[in-house]
Amino acid sequence: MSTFKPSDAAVPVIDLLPALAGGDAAERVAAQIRQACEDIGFFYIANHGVDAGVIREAFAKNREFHALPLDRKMQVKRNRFHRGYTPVAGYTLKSTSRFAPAARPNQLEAFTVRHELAPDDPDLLSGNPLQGPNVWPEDYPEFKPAVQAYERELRALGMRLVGLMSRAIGAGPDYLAQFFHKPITSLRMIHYPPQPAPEEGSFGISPHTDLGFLTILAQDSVGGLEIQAKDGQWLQAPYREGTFVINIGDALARWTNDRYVSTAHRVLNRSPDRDRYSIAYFFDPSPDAVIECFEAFVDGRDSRYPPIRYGEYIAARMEANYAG
Ligand SMILES: O=C(O)CCC(=O)C(=O)O
Ligand SMILES: [Fe+2]
Repeated sequence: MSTFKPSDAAVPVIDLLPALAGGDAAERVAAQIRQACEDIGFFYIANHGVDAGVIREAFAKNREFHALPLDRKMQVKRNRFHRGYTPVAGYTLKSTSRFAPAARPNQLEAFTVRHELAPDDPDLLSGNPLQGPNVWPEDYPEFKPAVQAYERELRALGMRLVGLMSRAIGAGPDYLAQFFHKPITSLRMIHYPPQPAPEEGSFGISPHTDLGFLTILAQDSVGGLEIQAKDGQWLQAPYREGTFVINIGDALARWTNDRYVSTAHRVLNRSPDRDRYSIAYFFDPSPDAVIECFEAFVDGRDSRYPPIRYGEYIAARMEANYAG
């Protein structure tokens, strides 16, 4: 049963339930996704099929993990493969496609888990900085299974969205799957302490665009996510029960020759006393996927971007964003 009415808000709510039937019903859902990707680059999904208990449990673990003493969290501090714990103010965004380096470090702490590869996987041995082992808190054994259960569900949802995105670009349901047989993923369990009186230029996360294909975000009811409309205005993307927020990243914008927009966003937890928790899942193509503007989006115009392998693209973008 769909519990969501069509929304006339700037960020639409798209009900995925009809897509399960496939065929024309799925095409109609894909058309809504296409519209949202062209207009604002953000949408909510409802009836997404992810078990509510798994989401609740992941949020409980997010809260518990960040409540551990700092020295315990620092035992799993981020390794050179961008996995593990980053403390509050642990990094400042350096460069994104659109913004000058941020004035102040992000007022968030996060624990990151990425896709795992078999020890003999050639991609693991390739030296790509995103391929490597995860780290887990050893003295907090309940954490790992809850995070992994959430990740499994989100990975399945990511693949469903790849099918719908494939229809949205007019290529039929299966076309994009070939680029996702070994998706590069990143799951970030984020905690934003309250900033009721932020210093000028201080954010939970500074304005940025995401780098990859799709981001699937679960947020709590504290709020504070803002997105930048095409006219430059910042709009709230409030919590909506039972939904995820989806946004497209720079790689999908590039793939569509910038027809789909990779929209800037930021977070500021203005609450006087409530901590904000969110879980962001970045679902991106395989390292060997060649990102070359889709025919249909070149459409007689010049393609703005040369083809690039996703693994190389993302490593270079990560380097530029987080260097220093
Ligand atoms: O926590 C949020 O609401 C957004 C996080 C985000 O934009 C990111 O991690 O890229
Ligand atoms: Fe983001």
